[in-house]
Amino acid sequence: MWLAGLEWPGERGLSGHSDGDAVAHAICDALLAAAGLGDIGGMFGTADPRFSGAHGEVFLAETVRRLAAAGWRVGNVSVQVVGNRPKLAPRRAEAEALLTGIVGAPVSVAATTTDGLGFTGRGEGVTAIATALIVPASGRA
Ligand SMILES: Nc1ccn([C@@H]2O[C@H](COP(=O)(O)O)[C@@H](O)[C@H]2O)c(=O)n1
Ligand SMILES: C[C@@]1(CO)OP(=O)(O)OP(=O)(O)OC[C@H]1O
Repeated sequence: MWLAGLEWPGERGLSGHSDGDAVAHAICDALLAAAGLGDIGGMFGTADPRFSGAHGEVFLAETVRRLAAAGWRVGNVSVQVVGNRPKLAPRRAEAEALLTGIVGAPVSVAATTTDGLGFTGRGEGVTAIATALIVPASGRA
């Protein structure tokens, strides 16, 4: 499994055209939507073989670049993982440091189980929900 930019040995990977990193993808969606630039599915389509198996940092770095080209910079990002596994807390600092480095602004990572409820509670998948603050880059009208 790849999640939050990290590999999780022994965890069943999430399905996807890319590496399935739902945390990285949620951050991209939050940033792109905040800037009015659409979403990750519209920007990096599954029809493009360059993104087959691609890691989250590929999408994050290009998303930040697209925001900058549109006159935005990232203030900070918060992302919440909903699911039983993997247990994020032991690697929270590692994930935050990695994502912060890629995004170029503070990224915080929270996690919660659903106390056994729903598809995440049954261990069938993971949900990631991100919120992003973006600010006009200097010189932007
Ligand atoms: N995948 C997860 C889910 C939760 N945690 C941490 O466990 C603590 C308790 O979670 P609740 O379900 O009671 O919200 C919490 O501090 C989470 O950070 C985790 O590490 N990984
Ligand atoms: C990342 C992309 C492209 O490889 O594919 P997936 O890995 O399937 O991820 P998802 O968030 O479902 O959709 C966005 C796609 O553009």
